[in-house]
Amino acid sequence: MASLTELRDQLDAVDDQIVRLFEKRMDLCGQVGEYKIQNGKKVFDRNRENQKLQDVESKVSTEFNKKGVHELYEQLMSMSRKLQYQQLVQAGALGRLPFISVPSLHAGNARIVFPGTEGAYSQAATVHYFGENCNCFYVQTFRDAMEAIEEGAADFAVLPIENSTAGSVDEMYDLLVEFENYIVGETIIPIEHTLAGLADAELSDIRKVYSKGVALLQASGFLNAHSDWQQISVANTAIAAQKILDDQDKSQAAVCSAYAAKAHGLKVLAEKINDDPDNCTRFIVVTNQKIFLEDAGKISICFELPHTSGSLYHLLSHFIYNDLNMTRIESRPIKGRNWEYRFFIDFEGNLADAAVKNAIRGLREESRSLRILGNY
Ligand SMILES: C=C(O[C@@H]1C=C(C(=O)O)C=C[C@H]1O)C(=O)O
Repeated sequence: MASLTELRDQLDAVDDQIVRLFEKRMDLCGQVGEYKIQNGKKVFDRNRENQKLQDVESKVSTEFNKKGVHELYEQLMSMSRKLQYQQLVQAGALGRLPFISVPSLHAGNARIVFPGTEGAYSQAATVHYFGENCNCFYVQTFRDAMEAIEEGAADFAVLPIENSTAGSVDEMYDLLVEFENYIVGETIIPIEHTLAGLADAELSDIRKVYSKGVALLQASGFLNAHSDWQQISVANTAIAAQKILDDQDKSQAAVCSAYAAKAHGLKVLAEKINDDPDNCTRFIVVTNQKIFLEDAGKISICFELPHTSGSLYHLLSHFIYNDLNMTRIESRPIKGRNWEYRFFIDFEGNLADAAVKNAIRGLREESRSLRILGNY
């Protein structure tokens, strides 16, 4: 039997040939890329790739090697596509960017909408982002706020997208797909809940607690210690505070901010009742124009994937190849198509960067229904 050194020498000789052939293959793919640019042909040719996979599989003997050569060729062809997307970007053959870059949001006279009512955390986020004197108003639901933007009743909406304890706000992801609105900013604010009741109520009077579902969850440690309290979910923490004031029933309390309690003349029965003292929520600023700030550094996109093994893995490779740092991935079921998902990805970059254009070009061709949700 040959020694390890001898075997490795033979491997080195085979690898030399593979590497040389790899370079030759990439060079040919580059020439195909030039041809495609000249003739306006798409980079990704799914039929040709499927034929190629069948062909190479038919040329090896064992099942193990069939799988291996399949995977190898998937990678090789994905690399050659990336080379061609790069060529397209370099040749300026990408078409016009559908987003316009702006130096500022011109928010001075803007009308800003937030969901909830006076004292909602969304209002705190609005003031945090646009300043104390901004011209803002509220509507009841997230959908109402998205509609106000789409119809032009407001210029910007401030909406919660993610909480550090409760995770994603699923409804917002679905609304971002449904509406033609775009994210242009984000802001994070601390979320500190209190238990608030009528001015003459005591903790011992409380029987029913109202709040938004996630706020009840965030204060579950405190609330569950009072197992006789009924927990009731309403649209918003500030709406819960409003209800306590309206009902004038001293056995009722709301989980809401100290600001909302004050705004509705309620008494704080317990402070800082959230389980996590660092509880905070990320809010997005949404508008109906396809704009992005010149210095924007984060991009949100979503796309659907064919229901085949490895499809997400292949799409994510566009981030790796273009040296783009992915910061978040989320998936939501696609309505009416059981067990199929839409993926939401946040990554660092600006729509004007070549690497970003490159990645988006590849993602657009290889996924379904790619949408750029915003650069902010
Ligand atoms: C090289 C080409 O571009 C792409 C890459 C392929 C490959 O690497 O073999 C095949 C089809 C295309 O998706 C081509 O069209 O031939």
